[in-house]
Amino acid sequence: MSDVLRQLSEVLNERKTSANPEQSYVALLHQKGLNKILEKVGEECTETLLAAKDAAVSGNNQEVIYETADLWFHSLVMLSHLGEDANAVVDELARRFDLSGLEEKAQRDK
Ligand SMILES: N=c1c2ncn([C@@H]3O[C@H](COP(=O)(O)OP(=O)(O)OP(=O)(O)O)[C@@H](O)[C@H]3O)c2ncn1[C@@H]1O[C@H](COP(=O)(O)O)[C@@H](O)[C@H]1O
Repeated sequence: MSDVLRQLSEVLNERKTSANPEQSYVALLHQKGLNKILEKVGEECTETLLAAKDAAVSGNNQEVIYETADLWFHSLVMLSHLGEDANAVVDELARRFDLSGLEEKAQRDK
């Protein structure tokens, strides 16, 4: 896992277990609960899609990178709320190495 994801996962875990919601955005999200976190994930997903459409027209990817970071961040908060972290997702992606997406789909459709 990248150092950034590892460090962020550690911070998110610390914020979930011991931070003050008045001083931490992540702790506040956990306090508000899963529905609020999922609302943010959905919101950031939509903002990412719209930024991608804009980037395709303007040729400027800065906004879509910014929105994707928001989406990844809120997805990691969601995983943390459920007791998982980025490591589980990285492990799943690693498991898929050398497995063609088309082959995997064909196996699924059998
Ligand atoms: N990477 C992030 C990160 N990315 C985005 N955000 C926050 O996510 C929110 C995004 O919400 P929106 O774009 O919808 O903006 P908004 O209008 O403020 O939100 P709403 O009022 O609409 O709910 C903003 O408040 C951003 O600051 C983040 N907040 C925290 N982190 C990381 O998490 C760590 C812990 O943060 P705290 O818990 O706040 O200390 C930080 O040190 C960072 O490393």
